[in-house]
Amino acid sequence: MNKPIWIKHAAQLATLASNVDGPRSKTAMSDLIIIEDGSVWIESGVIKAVGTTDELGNTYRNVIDSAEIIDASNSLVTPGLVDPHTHVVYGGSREREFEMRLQGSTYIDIMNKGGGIHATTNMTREATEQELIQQAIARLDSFLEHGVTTIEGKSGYGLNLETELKQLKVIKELQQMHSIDLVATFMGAHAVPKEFKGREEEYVDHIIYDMLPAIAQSNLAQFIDVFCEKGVFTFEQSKRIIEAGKHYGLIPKIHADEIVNTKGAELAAEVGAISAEHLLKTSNQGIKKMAEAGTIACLLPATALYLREQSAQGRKMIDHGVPVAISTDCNPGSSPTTSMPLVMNLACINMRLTPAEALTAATYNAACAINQQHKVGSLEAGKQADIVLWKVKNYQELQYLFGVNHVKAVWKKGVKVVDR
Ligand SMILES: N=CN[C@@H](CCC(=O)O)C(=O)O
Ligand SMILES: [Zn+2]
Repeated sequence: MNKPIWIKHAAQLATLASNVDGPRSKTAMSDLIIIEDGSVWIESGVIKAVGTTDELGNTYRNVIDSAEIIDASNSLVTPGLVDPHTHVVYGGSREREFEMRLQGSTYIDIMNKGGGIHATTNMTREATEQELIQQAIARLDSFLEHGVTTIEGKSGYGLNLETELKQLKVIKELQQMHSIDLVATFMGAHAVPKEFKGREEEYVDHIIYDMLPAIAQSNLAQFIDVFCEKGVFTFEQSKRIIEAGKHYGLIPKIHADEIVNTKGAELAAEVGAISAEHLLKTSNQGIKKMAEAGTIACLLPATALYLREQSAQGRKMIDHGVPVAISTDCNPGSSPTTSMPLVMNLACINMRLTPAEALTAATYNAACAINQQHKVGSLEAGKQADIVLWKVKNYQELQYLFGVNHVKAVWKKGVKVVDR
């Protein structure tokens, strides 16, 4: 059996401990439940106790000699970060489109001309499972280096049953091969594939009647997501797909109001989605509906930055009672980053979240957005020992010294997986 681990003398141990089951909203997002001179006792990959160094020193005094001791003096300790929205499994890359957008093309122009999601779909269809795994592992390694220990991953670059299943199978294999935990989302409704051009309703039927039963039977996905957007899937089409997904036991998420307001936030609230994503163009009414329904706003400030768009109204959403989570949106087109620390910085700078709110949005609320809050997202007895030791002395400094990777060490299920 592995030795117990005692992390002690943390300048700040941000526990994010919660006595509520669901996501945090309003002022609860600011309360990190910090322990100064904090410490954590870990056994067999699980957190056994959290408290001050004195308290745990006393509790475990008879077995301290058997433990590996980590001195976290002058450092911040937090839960492992959680990224609740990624498109991490894909073939190829699209750096030429980055250049094109800087020269004036828009994201939707490029997509309508066969680039964007369609280009990645071609490259993902052509790639073997092994190639997809190799490319995704490099991204997962980078996530881990940036303090991320759990992520969501979507299909959606197959747009036919065979390749959608291939992507989901790769996600399952990555879960077995890599220290990062992954949860999977079926997103066959990411775009209408070129072979269905002009026959959009037929593709919607194909998703509902052919793909969904097979996806459900494969047991490879927990969530369903739809790109509800002008020129992609309409409000009505998105609703049909989501309702069908719910029928098969998948939990809905919606890419909503990213480029144009199509009442995606209202739809997310109406269908009981666990989260709505992007929300750059969401109206006050959409915010109100999400607050009433308790829909988590999964905001992606790196995507807004990369597309040179105004960020979502994170500040307003929190003030109006919407629980907010944040994510990289890691994908080859609109946000090819794996840096959740950068996303936290941008959440502060461009959406006016406070440093504490940004940390809640990247840990506990992010875990809620993928229904993993019972296992991860906070430092509490009984949870997985997914822990980050940062080279900063408090949570404000983590957001203040921006654009830098402050990770010093990461433990996943009690095993040190990063040491910098
Ligand atoms: N907006 C839709 N889907 C992705 C982008 C996918 C791509 O461009 O390949 C997103 O969430 O940003
Ligand atoms: Zn996305």
